[in-house]
Formats: sequence, structure tokens, C-alpha cells
Amino acid sequence: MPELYIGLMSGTSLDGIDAALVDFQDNETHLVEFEYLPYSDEIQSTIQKISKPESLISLKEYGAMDAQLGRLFAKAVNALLAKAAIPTSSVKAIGSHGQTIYHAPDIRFPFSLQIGDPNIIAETTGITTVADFRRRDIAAKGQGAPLVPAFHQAVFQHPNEHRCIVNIGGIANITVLPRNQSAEVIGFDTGPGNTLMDLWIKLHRNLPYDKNGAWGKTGKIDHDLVTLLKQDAYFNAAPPKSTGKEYFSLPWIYQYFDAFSYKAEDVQASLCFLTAITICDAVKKHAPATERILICGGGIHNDYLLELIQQNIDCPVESAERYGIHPDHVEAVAFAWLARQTMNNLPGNLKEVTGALDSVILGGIYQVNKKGGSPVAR
Ligand SMILES: Nc1ncnc2c1ncn2[C@@H]1O[C@H](COP(=O)(O)OP(=O)(O)OP(=O)(O)O)[C@@H](O)[C@H]1O
Ligand SMILES: CC(=O)N[C@H]1[C@@H]2OC[C@@H](O2)[C@@H](O)[C@@H]1O[C@H](C)C(=O)O
Repeated sequence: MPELYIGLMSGTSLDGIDAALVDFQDNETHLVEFEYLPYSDEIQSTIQKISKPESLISLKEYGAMDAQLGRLFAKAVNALLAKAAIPTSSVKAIGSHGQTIYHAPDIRFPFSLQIGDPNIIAETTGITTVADFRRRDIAAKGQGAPLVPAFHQAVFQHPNEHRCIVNIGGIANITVLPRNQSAEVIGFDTGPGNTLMDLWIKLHRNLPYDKNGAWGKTGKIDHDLVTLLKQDAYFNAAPPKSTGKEYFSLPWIYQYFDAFSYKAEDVQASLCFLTAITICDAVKKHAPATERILICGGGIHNDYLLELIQQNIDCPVESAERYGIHPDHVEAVAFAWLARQTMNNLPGNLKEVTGALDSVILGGIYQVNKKGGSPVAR
């Protein structure tokens, strides 16, 4: 019998909502349908405004965005179900990551904040919703991120091949999967994924990203500049570690060099190289035995970035698609999987990855009373 879950992911790139309908029958992971709902320019700029470290937005604006995103997530679910022609009642639960607006795992009172009210998702869709995955791990003294390594382990680990999964979203993170299934999994955020490149091309060409890396490729990499940027303490810190766009931002670039005294395309090429080399250095340092790298996340579409990664690593670098899941779908499928873990009373974090004291059951469950009447939230 099918065992259907929905995963909702809206990542740090702020491009929109990924919704995946996944069947876990017989413990397999099978993507049934996928839907993407882009954010409007208005939503994008409000989220950007709320997420700024120095943001002084009103509580009213914050609360309204939480509610508006809850509705948008529900809309994505309903569009997904209509596309798949599957009734609501067939879906066991939704796993909603929410929109990260601030991630601060290393301050005195650590927190990670994702918004998009799950009460609204449950009420509007009529499907039990699991949300707020990161804060339980932080409560257990973990980083709250990355959470996807447990899923990577479940679907990509191979007994005859030491693999490393590299997700290149706004931020990049790796999961090291040794052949030995009982060996410890390593995983952490390596630093910027597409975020610095996206910010730079937005500033100079008013484009959301450098399509296929074409603009960056016209520039010349400044290796001295990359060496300078690589000295940032984040790259040299030992895991567990996680980061966000609050840290890797335009001010981060400006603190290191006078960016406007360089040719804009040379800076783009250098930021692309920085992204590639910090990923490769992380793999070489923490997973020297890696035999194959599988790439997921939007960075797969940046040909120049992929070229630079392949040039700086000895093993084959391939798309996750050849190994079962399209790179653009991996994170949404992972949140369907994490919701299933929670619904089955199983932990979702890998404590060796996040640094939590224990494996914990992640998220809050917003239940729906299937017999009708009001859903019960807890
Ligand atoms: N054709 C393309 N060429 C170059 N880059 C692309 C292309 N398509 C997508 N991207 C990059 O992928 C990004 C989106 O990636 P993705 O959806 O994996 O990020 P995310 O899930 O929002 O981030 P995170 O994993 O950090 O939460 C875009 O912002 C862009 O930089
Ligand atoms: C706080 C937050 O939203 N972190 C994201 C971000 O995007 C990539 C990287 O930084 C990763 O740590 C995480 O996302 C994935 C889904 C994770 O938790 O594994």
C-alpha cells in the first residue's frame, strides 16, 4: 500500500517553494509528483527585509509574513495534489521546512527561525503537518543544521563506494558517506553555495543568478583575492558547524577588499572559484577517501562552478539524478522523509553531524481530526 508524504522546502536562495509528493512504500523513496511555486518579487523583498541582521521590521509585519507564507505553502500543497490527482486523505503528513529568516546557532542563546505558520497549512490542506524541525536539535545543543545528512545516508549510501553528497543551494553543505554503514557520517555547511555569486550579479546586472555561470566565466579568477577570502575563520573552523546568509553577505565581501576597484566579472569569477575551492577543500580534508561526489541543489545548473569543482578534485563529480533523485528535488523529498521519521517517533538528526547531545525526534506535529471538526494543534 502506498505510504504518501509531502515535503515542502523553501531554501536560503528565496526563489520559491518546492513541493514533493513522495511514496515510502516498502521503505523505498519514490517521487510521485513535484510542484514549484515561485515567490513574487514582493514576497522575496519582504523576506529579505525581515532576514537582515539589522532588520527593524515591526512585529505586525513579521506576523503577517508568517501567516502569508503559511497560506502560500498550503497553496503549493493543493497545487501538487491537483497535479497528481491524489486526494488529501491519502497523504499521511506534510513536512514543512519553513522559510529560514535567521540562523544563529553560535550566539549566547542560540536559535534558528523558520516561518510559514503550520497551523494554517494543516487547517487549509486538511493534512497533519510537521514543522519547526531545527529548534529541537538546537535545544539538544546541536547546530540545528544541516538536517539532510540522515536522509542522504538513507538513500545514497553504498556498500562498495565511499560517496560525498554536496548540496549547493544558497549555502553549500556536504555529507560524507563511507562504505561501512555503521561508520560515523560527517556533515556540515562548507560556506557559500550560490549566495555570494547571486548577490554580486544582482548588484551589477540586476539578475537573480548567473545563468549557467556564463558571466563569471568571462571574468578572470584573482587567486590572491581568493586566498585572502579563504582565511575567513568559518572555513578553518572544525565541524560541527553551520552558517547562513546573515554571515555570507555583501558586507562579508566588503570587509575583505575594495570590491569596486576590481572588474565586476573578475569578482564574479573569483567568488565562483571561492565557492568551488571551499567545497573541494572540505571534501579533501574530511573525506579524502571519497570515490564519487554527487551534486544536488541549484548549483548543479552553474556549468562554470561544476567545471571548477571537477578541476580541483580527483574523483568523478556527478548529478544526484543518476543515483535516483533529481538535484532540484532532493531537499523537498528530504523533508517528506523527515516528517515520516517524526510521525514514526524516530529521530531525524544525526548527532555526530549537528553536534547535538542526543538523537532527537524533530518538529512539532499539527494534527488534523480526520473525522471533521477543528484540527488540534500542539
Ligand atoms: N541555470 C542556472 N544557472 C546558474 N545557477 C542556477 C541556475 N538555476 C539555479 N541556479 C542557482 O541555484 C539557486 C537555487 O538553488 P536551490 O534551490 O538549491 O537553493 P535553496 O534550496 O534555496 O538553498 P539552500 O539549500 O541553501 O536552502 C539559485 O539562487 C541560483 O543561484
Ligand atoms: C538554517 C538553514 O536553513 N540552513 C540550510 C541552508 O541551506 C543549506 C545549508 O544551509 C543547510 O545547513 C540547511 O538546509 C538543509 C536543508 C539542511 O538542513 O540539511
